[in-house]
Amino acid sequence: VYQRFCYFKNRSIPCPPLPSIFLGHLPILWSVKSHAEQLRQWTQQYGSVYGLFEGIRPMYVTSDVAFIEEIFVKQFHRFPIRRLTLLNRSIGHKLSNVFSAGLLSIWRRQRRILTPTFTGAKMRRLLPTVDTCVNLFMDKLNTVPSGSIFNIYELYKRLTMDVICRCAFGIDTDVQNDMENQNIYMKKVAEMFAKNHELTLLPRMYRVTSHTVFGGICVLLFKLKRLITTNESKLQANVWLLEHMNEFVQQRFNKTETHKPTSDLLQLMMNAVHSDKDMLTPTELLSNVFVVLAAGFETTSTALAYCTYCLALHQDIQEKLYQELVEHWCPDETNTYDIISSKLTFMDLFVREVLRMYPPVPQVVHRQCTENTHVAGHDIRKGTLIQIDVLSVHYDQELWGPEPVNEFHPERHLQKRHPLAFLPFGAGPRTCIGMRFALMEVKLCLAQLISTYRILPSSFEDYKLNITEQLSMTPDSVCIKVEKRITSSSH
Ligand code: HEM
Repeated sequence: VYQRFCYFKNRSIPCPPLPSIFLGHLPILWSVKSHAEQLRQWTQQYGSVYGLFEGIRPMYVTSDVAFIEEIFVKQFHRFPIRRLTLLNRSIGHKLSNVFSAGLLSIWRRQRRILTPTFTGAKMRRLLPTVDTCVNLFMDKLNTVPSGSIFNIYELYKRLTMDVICRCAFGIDTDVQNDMENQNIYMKKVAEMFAKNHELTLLPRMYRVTSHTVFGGICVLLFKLKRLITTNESKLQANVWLLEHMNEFVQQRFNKTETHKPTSDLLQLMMNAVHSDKDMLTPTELLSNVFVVLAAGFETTSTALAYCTYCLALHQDIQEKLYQELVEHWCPDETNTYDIISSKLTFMDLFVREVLRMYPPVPQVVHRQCTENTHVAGHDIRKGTLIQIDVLSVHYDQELWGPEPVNEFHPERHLQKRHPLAFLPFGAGPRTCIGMRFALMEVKLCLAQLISTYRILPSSFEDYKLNITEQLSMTPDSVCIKVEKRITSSSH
């Protein structure tokens, strides 16, 4: 154990003082309000490459773009996986999905099969469905009395849930009208994000001991607990969802034999399953359906929430976006996808700047080493974790200057930057597969919102967000006022 704790010392890499011999630095990371902010603070103290311990397992934390490029791109084959959680290890490789796949061969096959589902052409086909949901969202907004303060983040959560349910599974959950959260899927997904199950006792024990025999014991205990939990409502939300998705996928398989196939992500995935000679097994398909639901919900609603906060805070930028929409936006046209992806250039800069300042899921950007190697002069052992300190990269003055990095300045994205300087969707071959989909949804919603309303802050003094981090970095609320714009067509 002592030798283990000398890992960074032997390599002359700085390391914050250890609070616990058994848990390593985890007690600090588990107790802080924001994991990402803590890493950033340590970076300011210890530099762009430093070490932490998860239990006795060494974890590099880096914000050095050359180091990141080496791991995420150039030596990807030696760092192809993320850390396996207790749930993922317990359900095993058979149920792994493109997000959790812990074997390079499984991930590569799944990613190859799923990639065609997310091309520009497929997004174009899904756009009308997203549009239907955005129109419902606009109807909801229309019922808010002019000038009253309300939390728009709540409406965004319903919108993104609606979008993901319709686009992924073709089901209308009526979730945008369900203000009491009666919808069971909404309830379970909200529960999944409200409580980070990875922070409950057994997953914590597993994280500390994952690469020792005790890790295996945690897996056994988890399976045992699952077996003796007969009460459905007591099931962890993610386990519940996974089991219920199964029924849903099964129904669709049966339906496809008798009905004309629908155009949604599930169908696109099912087509991919049928057409590929390597195939996704039905359980893998199920697991990927689940991951699309989980990955597409909170990330996108949070991105929209941060965008709205920035709109309220920067009235001049909002006006510029509005002028761009006056020039290019015509929501009734059939080429909406082309307008969104190529005409709304300032909107693109705006969204990028929001995601630079507020990356929704920085913790996810990490890799595990699967083969001893050298990276930028450091020798890295198999099993070691590499966590990217995304906030330090995004707020690095050298990478993002000359304008001060704490200022909101969309035009900074006009300048060519280091390819690894912008990481809200991760980097390299294992970058976010749903990026195109998320950006389409965010931009479509913002275009409708800004062209109809002026967004105002709840108060012009001290208008700040309270951000905390469980699985993602989320604001408690985004309180705004809206004022209908007077346009020639509204007279
Ligand atoms: C603004 C919204 C979103 C953000 C900020 C975001 C961010 C991320 C990040 C940081 C990663 C890890 C990448 C890496 O490790 O290099 C990731 C992976 C992933 N995301 Fe997203 N995401 C968003 C929306 C979506 C949506 C809408 C979907 C699905 C429809 C999705 C599906 C996935 C999947 C499947 C992976 C795993 C990819 C792999 O391991 O091959 N994401 N996302």
